Amino acid sequence: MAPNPAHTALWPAPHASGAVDATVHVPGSKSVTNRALVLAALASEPGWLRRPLRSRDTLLMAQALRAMGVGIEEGVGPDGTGEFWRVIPAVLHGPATVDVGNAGTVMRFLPPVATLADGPVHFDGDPRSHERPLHAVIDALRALGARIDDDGRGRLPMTVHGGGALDGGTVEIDASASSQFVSALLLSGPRFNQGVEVRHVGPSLPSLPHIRMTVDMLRAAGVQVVTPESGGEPHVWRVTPGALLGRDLTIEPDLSNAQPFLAAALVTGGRVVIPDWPAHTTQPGDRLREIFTEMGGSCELTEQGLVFTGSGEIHGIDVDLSDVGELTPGIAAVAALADSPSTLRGVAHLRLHETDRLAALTKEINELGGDVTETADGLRIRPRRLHGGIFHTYEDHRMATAGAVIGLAVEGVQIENVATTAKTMPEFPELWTGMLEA
Ligand SMILES: O=C(O)C1=C[C@@H](OP(=O)(O)O)[C@@H](O)[C@H](O)C1
Ligand SMILES: C=C(OP(=O)(O)O)C(=O)O
Repeated sequence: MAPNPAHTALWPAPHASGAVDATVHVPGSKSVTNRALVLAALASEPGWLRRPLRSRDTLLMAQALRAMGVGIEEGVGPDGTGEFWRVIPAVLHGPATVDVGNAGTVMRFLPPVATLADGPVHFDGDPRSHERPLHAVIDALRALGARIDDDGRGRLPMTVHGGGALDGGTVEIDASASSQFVSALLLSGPRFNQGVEVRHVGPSLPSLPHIRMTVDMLRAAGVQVVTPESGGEPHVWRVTPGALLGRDLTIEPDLSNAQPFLAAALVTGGRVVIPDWPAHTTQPGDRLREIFTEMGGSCELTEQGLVFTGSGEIHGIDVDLSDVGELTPGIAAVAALADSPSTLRGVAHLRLHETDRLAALTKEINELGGDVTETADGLRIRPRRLHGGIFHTYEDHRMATAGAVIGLAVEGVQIENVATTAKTMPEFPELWTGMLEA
């Protein structure tokens, strides 16, 4: 097959001629938008998502829910309230086909929803989706009463033969490969006849803030959830069966997608303001305030938003990123430009993300002259003088934004397939050049 020309196109990453000074309006959170869509689709009354993220991952989620019968109307609200989606729940049905693309949230969150549909729901996606683990969700759903045909490896493609309802109950899973396995079962749990109790039995559990996000959003929809933090047993989450309320929810900006812009302030010794940064959030990107401060910046939450200022110095860091793994590519990019070495730990599961991110970051930074080594659970980065060259992105949006950060400081970096940022931030190239021209 001929390569897709968009995938081999090269984008000259802009080099910063001085300190950036810009306000960047970051689009809505992928993780919040896709949870909100699922919860609204399962609710007993219509709901609203305001300022939803419109990107490949969220449009695939909306398209899949529509295929199972859910109504999703799009519109623009009055003055300044931005776009909205009105979600009208329906009795879910097959036959339906779900294209998951390479969206972990779609491939993990929707099979439990499909068990509630009446009829077969077929799941498939990008070649990489065939490699990303799904076995824990498939095995759990089978244990809870579902009928699923897969290829025997516990991966896509597969068909969920929805029976219109699922027994539910207690299930043990190993979620060490992805927190999304837990979130997936909890999100549909209130609609299972007996609810669900998920008992994680694996050696580690990444991305805990994302599980808290799931729990918070379930509670906001009126669902009772017992968690390890709220009097439950360690590593056990219990969701009581019951109706979900329709909500009117304004989606927060995606703080993980704010990362490259904050990094730009750090790398150029400039200043970037991100409006609407939430004062309280479960988004892992909020940890950037602390991590990028340790790496040399400073920040303040003001009425204008988060004001992040670089000092002109960039320091290395030794940090456990297991809670916030999706921040790793952007932190690695900054670390490669720092004045001292860094060790990024706790992120072995990144080998199962959009691409093997540990291998990809090591190879691409080293090809620009860097000195990165993979460890069992992360990266060791010793800064060196970098030079220009092609930064390959492996259809990973966060590789593309990480390459752009390096390009600010290193002349002649070309990003392959910058369009891959459409997974979560289609407007990235325009926002990036806009930031530099401000
Ligand atoms: O639930 C979510 O919205 C996510 C959970 C995390 O997945 P893993 O636990 O697989 O890292 C994160 O990396 C991903 O970007 C989004
Ligand atoms: C890991 C990520 O995505 P996904 O939701 O596809 O797992 C990510 O966005 O960094």
